[in-house]
Amino acid sequence: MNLSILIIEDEFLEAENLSIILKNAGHAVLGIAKSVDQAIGLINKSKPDIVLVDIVLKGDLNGIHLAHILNKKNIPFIFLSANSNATTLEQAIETKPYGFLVKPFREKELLIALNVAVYRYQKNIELISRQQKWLNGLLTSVIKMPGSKSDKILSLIRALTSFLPFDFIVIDTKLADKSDSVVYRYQRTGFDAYDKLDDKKKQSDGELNVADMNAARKKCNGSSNAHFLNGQDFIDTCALSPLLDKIRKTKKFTAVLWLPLLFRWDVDMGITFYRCGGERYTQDHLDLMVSMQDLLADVVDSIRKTSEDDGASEQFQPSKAPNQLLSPGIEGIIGNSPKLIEALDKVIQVAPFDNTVLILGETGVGKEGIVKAIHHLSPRKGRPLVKVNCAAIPVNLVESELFGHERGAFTGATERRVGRFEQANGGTLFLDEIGELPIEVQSKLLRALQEKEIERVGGRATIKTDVRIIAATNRNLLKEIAAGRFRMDLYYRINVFPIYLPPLRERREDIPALTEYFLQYYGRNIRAEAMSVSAAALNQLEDYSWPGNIRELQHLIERHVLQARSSRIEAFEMPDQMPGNEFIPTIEPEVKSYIEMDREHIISALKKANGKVSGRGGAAELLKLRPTTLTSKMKRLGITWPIANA
Ligand SMILES: Nc1ncnc2c1ncn2[C@@H]1O[C@H](COP(=O)(O)OP(=O)(O)OP(=O)(O)O)[C@@H](O)[C@H]1O
Repeated sequence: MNLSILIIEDEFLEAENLSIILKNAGHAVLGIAKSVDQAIGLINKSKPDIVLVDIVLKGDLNGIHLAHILNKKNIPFIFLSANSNATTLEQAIETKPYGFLVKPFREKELLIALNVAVYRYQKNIELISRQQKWLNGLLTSVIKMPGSKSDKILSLIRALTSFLPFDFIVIDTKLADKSDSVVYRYQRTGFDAYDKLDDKKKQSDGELNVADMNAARKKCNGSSNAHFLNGQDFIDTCALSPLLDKIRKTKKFTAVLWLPLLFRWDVDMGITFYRCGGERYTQDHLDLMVSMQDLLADVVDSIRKTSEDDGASEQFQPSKAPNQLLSPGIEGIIGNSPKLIEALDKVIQVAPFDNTVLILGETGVGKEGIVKAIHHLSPRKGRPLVKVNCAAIPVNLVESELFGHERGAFTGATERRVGRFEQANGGTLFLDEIGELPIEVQSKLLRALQEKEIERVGGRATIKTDVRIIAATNRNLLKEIAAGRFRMDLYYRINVFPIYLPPLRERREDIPALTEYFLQYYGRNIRAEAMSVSAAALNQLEDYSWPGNIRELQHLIERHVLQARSSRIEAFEMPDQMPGNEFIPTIEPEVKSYIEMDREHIISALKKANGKVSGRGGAAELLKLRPTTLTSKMKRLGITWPIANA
């Protein structure tokens, strides 16, 4: 694919070098800008397919400022950086770059990063457009649905929840200070549970009442344009008004997204979304909501016109067993912690579409349950869900397991065998423990994902496949890449939509509900009686670190139900606390691993050059770097002689 690329780099030689590499690879270089101002000028002349941005630039504005502008213009970018300052890197990651290269990088790495960034960008655009269509359908059905005001509001809130994270939502059916202005406020209290805040009641969490909330909201939403504020920006804006500041602190709000709605010029309406921690609002969230502005205005107007339902419940709460989730397909996933809810929201967002999903998390956190939920909530639910445990298949058989083999393909292949890809045709293929897949098979898997076709081992014919891939791993794949055990291009192909499931020790709020669930389950199945636990026993469970996560909790309860002398467990026999099998999620701190990779790359060049930095055959020559650049880089990365010679 030939791309039009813009380079933002203030080091002349580095920029020229990049330009030559890109042109040699068949890409068009639209220009080289040394500053953010120059970059904006060039972007306004012609829109590039992708921008390579150095983070540190001469002048007041740096690459991170430019990244925010590129996000608004919907132009993908890759950061190039030699700067390992933690704060800068954190800010850079928050702009959601499509790639990150730490200088010096190899030509091949640059070209792969470009390829992957464009692929991810296209997939993102596809997902957003599918989500728009889907949301459009949901909102249209809210307008058409019969029922009360509360039913309509619940349906609207449910539809929005799947696409935009929020902990608190305010729907204004009239913004102007008119007497019949009606405002609906709901606090999200669970995956599918919302509490309505009553206009007449004082709030239980302080002296804040609805009038306070209204006054503050008007200040916060001052602008008539849709916008969002996260983190420090949100704190700074709230600090301008003592009331706003108090509300932010009392309600623990961390971000806001405001969407004004205009309807036939005479009614001003709006929706405000608030977050209390968790994921931040992004330009993608705002773009999606803005694209729905007109339709949302129709929905809110239809709510305004629907008659009030007297005595309607103030809570939208699933009526099943406590903490049992209502959504079909998600049943059986127990818990109400914000971190689990965030993961489940992602499931709902991605399930209906064919996107590849990567599920990350320690062993026993419930990754397989998430895979099943995605499959059952997708249009492929009537088709097979085929699981391959990449860690459990002997290395020499993985290829034939995945792609099948022809008769006589190898010793022992006495029959033709259909592989998992073909078995999953029309359905979902779950590649569990993908981090364990032998590197030789990874390139074949990559091809199968890219071309959507496979070849059986020993066969010549290519076979078209139609499978949705969901992969899971409890390994840190970036570490695997750094160690040369996992292909970077495959990682980016599967890491299009990551879902991170946090370990149980980070969502201890879920322990009572999980305990109750397993007690009921094993009580019924093993002893045919209802089981319970004492408060002290529950405390034991809440205090433990759970290195084996939910699986470990499940097994512990099963064992105690089996051994219990009565229907009440007074105390658990707990395992000794062991250091956890710490899993570093591979979604956010990618940069650190790039730095690690970079470090290893330099060390391996130094080893190859027998520790020689400059001159013929030296590491600088191998890395195509100036010796002075290499030495300063080594200093920054903390590479010293003994390590280099190790
Ligand atoms: N939220 C939950 N509610 C109820 N049961 C759960 C939940 N999460 C996990 N479990 C149970 O815990 C056990 C382990 O879950 P699962 O096999 O999905 O974990 P995993 O992350 O895929 O582990 P591994 O990486 O070892 O394959 C299963 O029996 C599953 O039913």
